[in-house]
Amino acid sequence: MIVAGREILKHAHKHGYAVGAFNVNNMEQVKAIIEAAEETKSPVIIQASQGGLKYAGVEYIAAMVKEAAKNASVPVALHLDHGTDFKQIMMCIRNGFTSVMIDASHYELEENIKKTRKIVEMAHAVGVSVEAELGKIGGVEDDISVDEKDATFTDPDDAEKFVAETGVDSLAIAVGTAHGPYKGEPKLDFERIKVIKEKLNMPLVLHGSSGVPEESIKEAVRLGINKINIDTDIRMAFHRAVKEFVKKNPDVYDPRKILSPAKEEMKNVIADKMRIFGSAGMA
Ligand SMILES: O=C(COP(=O)(O)O)N(O)CCCOP(=O)(O)O
Ligand SMILES: [Zn+2]
Repeated sequence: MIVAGREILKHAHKHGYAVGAFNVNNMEQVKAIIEAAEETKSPVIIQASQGGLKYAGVEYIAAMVKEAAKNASVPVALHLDHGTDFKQIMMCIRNGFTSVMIDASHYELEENIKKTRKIVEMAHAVGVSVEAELGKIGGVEDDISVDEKDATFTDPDDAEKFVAETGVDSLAIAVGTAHGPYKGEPKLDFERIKVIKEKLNMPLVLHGSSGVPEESIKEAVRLGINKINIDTDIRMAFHRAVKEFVKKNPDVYDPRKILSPAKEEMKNVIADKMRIFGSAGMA
């Protein structure tokens, strides 16, 4: 069943585990996520970035995810990832998204607070949860690009002020991860996660989590991360499976035959993440 994002994240915060937030752009990704969640009995957040909505259309993404959630035996939230455009955020809420991110992290603190507070007031009025970001998460993906040197870690005191003045339901923090594939091994600032969690005592979000070593993910969850964003690892699973299938079956042109193994490969990757995050069995 489809639920508000805060319902899923409050449970994760209370019980000390993390929920995977997986990006979708097409039907196969939606199916892979729901099947993995059912298989591992895990709550799950299905999310689309503005780039994903541009590609598929907000109505298509909402319809696919709501249909999948309607028949699922686990709680599912539908989330806008990295919302920066007011109209886009409103269109998502109008289409039944149960959670939205307002990413105003490129602005100075006061401007970020102002923009975030406006979305919180409107989203909360209709029961939709809000995630915001403080500090700059590095890396490059379609719609996001923050040069590594501009990536700035979240300041715990700023975070306390930010949450008190905005009322957000969850906060994405910059602690050493970056979007997209890593060149070297990412080093997370665990002490910073610990201090922010102690100060805020609320659900915290880790972006740029693909490619982070399992032990680092588990330590981040132990210290208080409750939502973990994964996109690149699913893209790579899709790419691996399609490449292998087409190599072995160069003359097969039926999308059903080409995409089925890709859906399976994505499902297996996602189910493994759910076990590592500790959400397996929590639904
Ligand atoms: O944190 C993540 C994913 O991180 P990852 O790259 O480590 O999977 N995200 O918010 C996904 C961002 C996807 O944006 P776009 O569709 O514009 O490329
Ligand atoms: Zn992100």
